[in-house]
This record gives sequence, structure tokens and C-alpha cells, in this order.
Amino acid sequence: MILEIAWTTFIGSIVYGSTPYVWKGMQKSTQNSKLRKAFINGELYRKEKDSKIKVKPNIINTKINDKKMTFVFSIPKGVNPDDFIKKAYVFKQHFNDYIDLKVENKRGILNVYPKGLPTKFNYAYQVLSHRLPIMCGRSLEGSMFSFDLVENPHMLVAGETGSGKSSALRSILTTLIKSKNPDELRLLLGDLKRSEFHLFKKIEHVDGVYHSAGDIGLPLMKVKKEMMRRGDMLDEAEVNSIDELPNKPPYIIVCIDEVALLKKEHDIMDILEEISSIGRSLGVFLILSMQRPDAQLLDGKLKVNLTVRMGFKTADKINSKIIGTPGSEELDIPGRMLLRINSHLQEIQAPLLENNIAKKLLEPYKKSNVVQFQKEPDIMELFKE
Ligand SMILES: Nc1ncnc2c1ncn2[C@@H]1O[C@H](COP(=O)(O)OP(=O)(O)OP(=O)(O)O)[C@@H](O)[C@H]1O
Repeated sequence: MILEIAWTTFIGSIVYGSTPYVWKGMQKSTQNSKLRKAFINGELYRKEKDSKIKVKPNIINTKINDKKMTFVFSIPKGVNPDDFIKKAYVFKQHFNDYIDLKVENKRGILNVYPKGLPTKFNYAYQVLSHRLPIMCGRSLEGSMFSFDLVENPHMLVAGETGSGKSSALRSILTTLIKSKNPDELRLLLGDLKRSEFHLFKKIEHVDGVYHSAGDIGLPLMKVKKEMMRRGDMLDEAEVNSIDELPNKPPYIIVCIDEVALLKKEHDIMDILEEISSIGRSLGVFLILSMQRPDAQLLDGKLKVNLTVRMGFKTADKINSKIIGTPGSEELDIPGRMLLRINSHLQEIQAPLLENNIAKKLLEPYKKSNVVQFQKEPDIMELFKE
């Protein structure tokens, strides 16, 4: 089991300079002794019975550069790794607030960063080399963090109203549209609140923006049929993934805002669950968003298969636990999230992308504005009514 957590409690604007950061006391020995003091003050050691001997964590490796300090330490047998997470405050007290901590059974990794995250910055498109690039935002390391949805399939975006989900979804979809040709990526968008995806309606990558269970049922059935067709293609070609096919069909992303409104639609939920369990090799992926995480909806296979969770501010601890991003109840900056990819949890500030700016960025991809589009892949035929 790996437990990881990242905290930043700093609130306020930060101007990033170009001068490299110089830690107070760059010497490893100075920093290592701080860490040892933190272990002692936090009582993070094992006491031998009937003796005064304390078996303390061993610092195995220390790396210091201007972006971060990284300490790798052993966890003594008998000490609960959870205690390091619970007592993370001692590391903050000895270093600063901008830390993240990964804890396995025998080993811990503490990262200390020189500065916190910016409270606000505007979206700017960046070319990313991933097969399906998901651009998340700025990380504590100071750089933009992105990942490949093909490698980390299916994502849940959750958070209270006003926490920044819509802006994040807008920048994620805009990046995908700008990065991929329509014959490489098809998008099916569910907008059950009728408030989010209208700006994507006429974009050439988008096969439809659907507003109700009645609307989205049929296209999802077609996705299911397409998955069967792709499964047959893989069998025939004796390969494991569409990426290995000579005529690779486009990736399909089903992105549904406020998916909780579909939870009583069992046929639809079954298809979403099926995509979550077999979609990856077939090139079909989910991005699901919801305001209040619904334990019932996220109970079971679907939740396990959503390997990425973006936890924006939640109402309470219970909600952040359901999402799998403990601590997101404490976030209080719009666009701030705890991003969990498998068992790695880190704090990220998403870029702000307002509707009117997104509209401008998407203008060249509107069906009426596209001068030439040569290849009509099968999947496009499939979604035509
Ligand atoms: N990344 C961000 N950086 C700075 N401010 C942001 C960011 N994202 C959102 N905001 C601010 O918060 C407001 C609400 O954001 P947004 O509409 O994305 O929230 P939401 O979680 O989708 O809410 P709802 O569920 O009600 O749609 C925005 O109008 C904007 O002012």
C-alpha cells in the first residue's frame, strides 16, 4: 500500500521569479538534521520495550536542488506508516508548508518545495506529446502537470459548485481538441445541466452534446457496438490494443457533466461501467464529473476503474473520502484541486479558462470554419443519425 499526500496551506498571490531559489542551509547535513528533529518531535520512531533505545527512521538519500528537496527514509519495523501522514504537520513545522509525502510500508519520501502554488493563472495552450493529453495545471514543482489518459484511463472530476470544475473541464477538452485531429479523437459530451458544453457543439471532433438520459442512451449503445467491433478487430489482428492496429481507429472520450443525474438509468450506467472496465485497450475513455460525489454511484467497479480523480473543494471529509482525495474539503481557492493518479496525491492549481476565451480558441475547429477535412473515419459514420 502506498499513501501519498500533498499539502499547501499558503493562500495569497505568488509571483514566480526566474532567479533560482536558494534554500537556507543548502548543506545536506543541515537539512538531514532538521528531518531527524522532525522524527523525534513527532515521535516517529519505535521505542524498545524496557529500554530507552529509540529505533528511528534512517535517512537513505537526500537530494537538494533549486526546485525541491527530496528525502528518502526508512520506516522502522513496527511503526505505522499512517503515523507519518497523520503527523505531516511536524515536517511543515520544521521545513515549510509546501510539502508532499509518499509513504510505503518500509519507506517514505518527503518532498519540500520552496514556494506554494499561484492562486490564479490563465490558460495557455501547450503542445503535449501524450497520446491523449490531459492538462491539469501547475504543480508544486512550478511546472505544468499533465498526464496521458491512455496510460491512466478514466477520470472523475468532483467538487462543489464554484470550485472550478467547469473551467477545468473546459481547458481539458480545449487542449484535447487542439492537440488531436478529428480522425484521431471523437468526443461524446453529456451536458445534463444544460450549462457546460454548448461551446463544443459545432466542433468537428464532437459527435454530439446530449442533454438527457433519453438523448445519450442511443449514442452510448453505439459506443458499446463500436467496442465490440474493436474487440473483434483486436482478435483478428492478434494484438492487445488499438494502438497496435495498422489502421488505428480514433480514440473516443465520453465526457459527462453531472453524471449523478444518470444514476437511475441502469442501462446507461452498465455501459459506463463496461467502458471503465474494458475501454482502455479499445481506445474508449471516460471523463465523469459531479458536484456531490455519490457513494452509491461510485460504489464498486466504476470507482475502482476511474484511475484518476480530480478533487476540487468538497463540502466535508466524507465527500472527499468518497472521491478518494482526502483533504480536498480544506481547499478554498477556485481551481485548486487534489489530483490523485492511482496512489499518488498532489495539489494542483488549474488554469482559468473563461467561456468567451475558450470560444475564441475553438473557433478554428468549428465545422463551418474547417476548410478541408479529408478522412471520414468509420466512427463518424456510426454516430450519424
Ligand atoms: N482555475 C481557476 N482559477 C481561478 N479562478 C477560477 C478557476 N476556476 C474557476 N474560477 C473562478 O470560480 C468561478 C466558478 O468556477 P466554475 O464555474 O468552473 O465552477 P464549478 O465548480 O464548475 O461550478 P458549478 O458546479 O456551479 O458549475 C469562475 O467564474 C471563476 O471566477
